[in-house]
Amino acid sequence: MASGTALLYDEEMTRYKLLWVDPACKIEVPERLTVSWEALHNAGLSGRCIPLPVRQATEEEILLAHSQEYLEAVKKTPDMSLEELMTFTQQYGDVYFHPNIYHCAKLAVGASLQLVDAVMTGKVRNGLALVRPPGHHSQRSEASGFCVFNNVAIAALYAKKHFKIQRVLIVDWDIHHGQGLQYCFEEDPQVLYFSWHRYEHQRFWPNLRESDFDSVGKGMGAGFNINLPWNKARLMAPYFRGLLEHCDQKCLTWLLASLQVGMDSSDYLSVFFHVLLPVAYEFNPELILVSAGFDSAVGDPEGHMCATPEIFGHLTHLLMSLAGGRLCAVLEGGYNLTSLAQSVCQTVQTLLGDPPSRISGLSSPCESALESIQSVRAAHQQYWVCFKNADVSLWPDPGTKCSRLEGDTQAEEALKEGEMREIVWPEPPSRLAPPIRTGVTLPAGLEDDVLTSCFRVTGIPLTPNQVAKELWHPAVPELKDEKVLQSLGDILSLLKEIEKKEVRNGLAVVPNVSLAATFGVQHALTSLTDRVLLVFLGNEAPVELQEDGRVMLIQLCSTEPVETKSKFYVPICLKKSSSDVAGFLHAVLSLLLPLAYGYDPGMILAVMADCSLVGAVAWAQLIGLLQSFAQGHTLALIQGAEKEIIRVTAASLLGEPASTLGPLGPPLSENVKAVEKERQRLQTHWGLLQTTGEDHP
Ligand SMILES: COCC(O)(O)CCCCCNCCCN
Ligand SMILES: [Zn+2]
Repeated sequence: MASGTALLYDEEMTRYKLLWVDPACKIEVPERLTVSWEALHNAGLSGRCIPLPVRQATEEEILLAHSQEYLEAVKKTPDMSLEELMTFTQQYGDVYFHPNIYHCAKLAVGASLQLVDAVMTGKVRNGLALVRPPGHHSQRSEASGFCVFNNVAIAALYAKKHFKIQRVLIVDWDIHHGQGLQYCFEEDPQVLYFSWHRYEHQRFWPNLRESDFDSVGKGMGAGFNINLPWNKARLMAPYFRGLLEHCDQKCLTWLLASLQVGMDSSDYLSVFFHVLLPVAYEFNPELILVSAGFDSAVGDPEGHMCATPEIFGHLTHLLMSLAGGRLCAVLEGGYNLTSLAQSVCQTVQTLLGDPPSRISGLSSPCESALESIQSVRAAHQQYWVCFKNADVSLWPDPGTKCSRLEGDTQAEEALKEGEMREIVWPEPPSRLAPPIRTGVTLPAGLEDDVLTSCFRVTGIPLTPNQVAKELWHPAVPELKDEKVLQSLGDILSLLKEIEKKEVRNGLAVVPNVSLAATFGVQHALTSLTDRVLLVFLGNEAPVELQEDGRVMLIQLCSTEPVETKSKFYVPICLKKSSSDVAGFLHAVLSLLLPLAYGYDPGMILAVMADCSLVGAVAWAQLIGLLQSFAQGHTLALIQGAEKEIIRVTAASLLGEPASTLGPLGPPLSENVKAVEKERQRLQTHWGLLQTTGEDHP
């Protein structure tokens, strides 16, 4: 299994810049790369990566995505005078040329291809290419939006050609629509292009009608192009023109807050849960390319978004469960040098396997994000079975021009200037990983290569009275059983190792998993955290829940659903769950993840009581995804010594990407209905469950 994170950077790519005055291009500066590189160095992250040499792309490689005439034209730019460069630039939009930009553009493509080679040959697991000029706007015969060659488009075509892969997922989280990628792959069913972008009903650059959600791809490529437009229209400045002249800094701040076009982490995560991840799992990609633009982070002069840099640690983590972890991230935009550097570090730290930081204060997606989510799911319902039963009574049909009042640019500029002065955000919390990743307590005889890389923990001897005291109720007869008592001692010592920050996560094989779960929850609440998420696969409810919110129980079972009003008890009853992998995944993506992010637990207990409920691979996927939470503090409890389950659980806790679920059939509709029913019940309490706007027809 490949391991290691590649980092590609060459300071040669800092040696071009804007040589004349052009307000549209002044933000694309060489310092974007130097601050990112320095931040990775200062955080000790570049030293943990595998440095790969950058190379120049060959003409043949560039011609994979660009025309000969365009290449010939760009080849002439190194010998051009300043005037000739300015004239040459005029034919394109929002881009500039420089005598050295052709050289750098070849290095940017070459770096991306080096990364694809290293990942596809298993030299590394994943990686990031820190490049400029960026790529996702450039087209077959046209430079655009600071881009000369389309790095990620060429990388996808190269991967298909040289590694014979047939399913590449491109995730473009840059705040601008990568129209160059859309045009390149809109008829290609082998490349699924997903982009979210500021759109504001076509008022935002590049102002294209085809950037809207109804561009789903063409011909054979129908369904393989997913546009998620952000339309939170800026309240029009004219209303505030009068105010602007008289308001002081304080009121300007208030005013700006009310003008937020900015999406936040709740919006981003909702799109992952309810749009991108369901399709991505169904598509079952062999490789993930990320057009990693960080102008979608807070503070960016282009994006004006509110999501703080740690969100990229989560977005990256959520993608790492796909394609066997084969993920190549290539830098696109990002113009606030502080948030860019922080976002790059968050991304690399997750690629290296460090636990994502806890994200508190998540709420529900904003109304306009919900509209976009619903519109995209409706537009793609016919192409993806994961949306089959989605509630998608289509909202305003695409292209309706909302009552757009022309922005008053002078006032908007004033606001923008003011806005940029105001934005500050907290440093991302540190993500220290304990020295040992996975502790295990196993019955003897369960030797296995994976388990040897775990740290064996010896249990703490416990008397029945000690346990009864901990469980706050009289000793139950089971405690007479020596094995049960010993397993509780095992759990106690694992939790203590986690509490001492010696160990990140743990695995225990136990004879009585319900008692073990109860004991684990109680101990975690007394010494580790005030919120425990218990994910329980099995039919008997393990713990009686107090409604105080200190435990959230998500129980996957196969028997009839129990009626409950509790917002902390979520019974998910799936029929034939071991064969209905798609149904299980639907439950995980549209219920479990939104709940867990909303709940923000300090500890996760993942309990496999009944190995027949889901297969080993689905369970491993779940264990991988659960490590998004609680700084990776997961305690997995397994009943019975199902060797395969134990091995895949340990591998996943060790950070091995779970193997892919393979092509998914349609989920059992009765399972989708059961999940939808729970989602509807809970979505007012837990906003990340929402997929549609309120009270629309
Ligand atoms: C792959 O390039 C990365 C990018 O998407 O960030 C490029 C954005 C070009 C934005 C052009 N309009 C600038 C208007 C000035 N306010
Ligand atoms: Zn951008």
